[in-house]
Amino acid sequence: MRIPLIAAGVVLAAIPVFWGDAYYLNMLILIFLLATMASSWNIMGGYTGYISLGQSAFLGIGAYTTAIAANAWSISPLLAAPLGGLVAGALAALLGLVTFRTRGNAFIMITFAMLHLLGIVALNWTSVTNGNDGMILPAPTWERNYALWPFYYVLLGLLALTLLMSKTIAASRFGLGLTAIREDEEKAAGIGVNTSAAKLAAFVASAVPIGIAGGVYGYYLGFLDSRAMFSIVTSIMIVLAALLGGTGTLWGPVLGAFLLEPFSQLTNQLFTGPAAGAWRLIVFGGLLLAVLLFLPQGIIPGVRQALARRKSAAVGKRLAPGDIPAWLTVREGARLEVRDVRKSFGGLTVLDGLDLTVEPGSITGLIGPNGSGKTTLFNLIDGATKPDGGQILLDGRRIETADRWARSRAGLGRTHQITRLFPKLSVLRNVVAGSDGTWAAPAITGAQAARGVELLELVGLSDYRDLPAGELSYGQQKLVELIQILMLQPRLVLLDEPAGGINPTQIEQMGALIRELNRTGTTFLIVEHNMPFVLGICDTVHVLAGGRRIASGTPQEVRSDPLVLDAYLTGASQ
Ligand SMILES: Nc1ncnc2c1ncn2[C@@H]1O[C@H](COP(=O)(O)OP(=O)(O)OP(=O)(O)O)[C@@H](O)[C@H]1O
Repeated sequence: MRIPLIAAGVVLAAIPVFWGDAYYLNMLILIFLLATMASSWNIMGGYTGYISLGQSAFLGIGAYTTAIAANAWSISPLLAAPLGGLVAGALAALLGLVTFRTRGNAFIMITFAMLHLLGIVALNWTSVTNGNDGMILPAPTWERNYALWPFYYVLLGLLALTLLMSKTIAASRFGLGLTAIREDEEKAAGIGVNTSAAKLAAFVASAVPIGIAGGVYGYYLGFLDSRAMFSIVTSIMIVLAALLGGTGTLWGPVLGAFLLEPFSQLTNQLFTGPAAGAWRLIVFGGLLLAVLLFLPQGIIPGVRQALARRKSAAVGKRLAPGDIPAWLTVREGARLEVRDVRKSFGGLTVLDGLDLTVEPGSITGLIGPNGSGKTTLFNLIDGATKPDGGQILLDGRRIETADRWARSRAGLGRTHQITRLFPKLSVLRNVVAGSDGTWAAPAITGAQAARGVELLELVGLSDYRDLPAGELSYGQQKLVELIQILMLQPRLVLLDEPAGGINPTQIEQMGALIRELNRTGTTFLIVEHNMPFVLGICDTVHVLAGGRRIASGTPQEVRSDPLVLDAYLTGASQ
């Protein structure tokens, strides 16, 4: 990849010198601009899965900031452009704080509204922006013959830096966290990814290069018109370029920009007069729909998929739990206390003043008839849902209002009744997605990844490390979800039906793994309907019914408790 890249760089750098046709230089300048914007958008829209329809607002903000600063301080707009990037980044941070409570369509609408709102502000804040009359930037001071060169090289350099940033993010644990958010945000938080901070950083990273580009673009135009600078068509083109080439890939947005910009120039020539803007909106809006419907993956992922030889489905491999790695040894398992916890859904009371304790170093079972609130309790403990009342304490510290990722970082791990992996990410990426380490650390190389591979070897799945997790068998996915949370070295693991839906050999393997991990210190709380499994593995069992704990004791005690037999076991055997 390196040689073609250097060759492309040399060719692009040589174009103004050897082939200075102004029409094509202008075209390339606009392609670099669109590619920079689409690559920046891709960090938020592609990696993180948050589609912003207002990204061109950062272009406008960058352009106006640059123009105001250049005029006020009589400096070159090229020097002022980084300030445009800073202001765009600050605005993104502010907006992120407000908008990240929303997702999907609501996020799209809010970013669209932001664009519209900023356009109105730019138009009406005449004392600063000159409103309808627009703003004039200082004229370039260099030789007319080379008028386009600085814009060409600055935007080419900015594109190269944006791609470098995008590549660095994709290869880092930060980028891995972003793709985990895209696949399943709740789950990402559940394995310790600080989703709020990651999304905020991604939004800022996706705004700064566009802000700088806005400053350069404003200088290139020489004149700022608020309607053009805060245009929805530009936002649509940004999204379209990324989608066309392939979102979430490094080169997709660049390819999209190279295809789309010439087409955009063509429409500029075709549509003139007062209705030109409306026609362009119709054409690009229609194109966006067409790409979403007929080429949702984009060109690069589509070609990659066609070229990839389909690997045969992973077949089951015998789990061989050997020695648990020394780094997983827990000095002291965690203690969990649930005090007077209450939870209702509408009129349905699911937990009605529940008290229970999970002793450190124990394997504690939680059983009860269907619908007795076991999964709801797990959701309250790991922070997926908030209780209506009561307290949850981990090692004596109240956690019932803590952020989900913070609970995970405090030593709490949880698997789900229906396995929740990031199906499109590789098995190894799934395993290391929540591991400890700085954002800058590499995603799938380095110490954490080595630990991930070690755990995959432990459960006999290292051959499948590069396969999308969604292609594993259900039992294998359950094992991957368990080792995924082990990466955080949890001191308390909540397992929701670990033996559900998997074959007897895998149940045996799962049991062996739980016992081994418990022997090295980890506390377990297990919800399970498979009675021989749960009664065979647990030292203490709590029984829920009617929103309360009706019994607790050793498996033998619980098995012969008339209340339990009445509420659960007899019911289950009918
Ligand atoms: N988000 C929700 N909204 C409304 N009702 C809910 C919600 N989550 C759970 N419930 C209801 O709460 C009750 C308890 O559900 P929960 O899944 O906690 O039970 P469970 O003991 O885990 O059941 P199972 O053994 O079948 O998995 C059920 O009646 C369920 O329909």
